[in-house]
Amino acid sequence: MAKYHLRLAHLYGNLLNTYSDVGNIIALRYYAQQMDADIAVEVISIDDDFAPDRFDIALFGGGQDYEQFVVAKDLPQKRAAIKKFIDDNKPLLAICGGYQLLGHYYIGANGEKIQGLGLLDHYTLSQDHHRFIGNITIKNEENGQEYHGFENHNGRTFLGKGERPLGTVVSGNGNNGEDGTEGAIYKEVYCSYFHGPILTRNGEIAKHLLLTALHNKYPEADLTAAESLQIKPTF
Ligand SMILES: NC(=O)CC[C@H](N)C(=O)O
Repeated sequence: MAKYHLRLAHLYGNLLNTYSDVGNIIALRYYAQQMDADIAVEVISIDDDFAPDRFDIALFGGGQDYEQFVVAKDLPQKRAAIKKFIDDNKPLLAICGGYQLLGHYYIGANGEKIQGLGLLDHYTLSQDHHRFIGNITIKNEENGQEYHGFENHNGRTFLGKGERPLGTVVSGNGNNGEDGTEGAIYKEVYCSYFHGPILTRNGEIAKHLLLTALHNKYPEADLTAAESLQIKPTF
């Protein structure tokens, strides 16, 4: 029986689940077990209530333009709850399509504007008959860590106020193929275009998300052991 218990909200997990992003939950559970923690998962989807105080961590995965269009129609009713979750500094991992929908809008491949939550200040434009597809490596300038992944997106994302990149592109395209940035960090929201899924290849990010959730939920706990967990390179 684990000592710590975390609850994860898988936002639109039945719709935004392309390219094995659900594998991020497998990775989180793998590292959580080494921190004497377990994770209960609930899919929060169309017309479901999202109670932000009920959850310790959230995943907002990637998807095709069509599914993003469907999800976008449901987002307004969840905006206040997702905003509270973010304002409470709870860890949220947003991948590709989910990343795009946290921003102001995403112009889809067909030129249609898909409204986002506007909770992060980025916006996403499309490419004309082109996608960024391939392996990608970035370097986080704050901790010096390198992250490895696979990108597959039409969108070109441009960061805004209060956002800093997850990393600078070493190889690959990143947010937009122009400014050398990839992903975004805002409070404890970690966004990336990395599929793969990101956390199986970049355990340090999983460790950070889990430690943030554990410190939030168990502020008095001695988490020294969890903080000293050594992450083996897995790429
Ligand atoms: N992999 C994804 O989630 C893709 C997001 C979006 N449909 C795009 O093409 O940019």
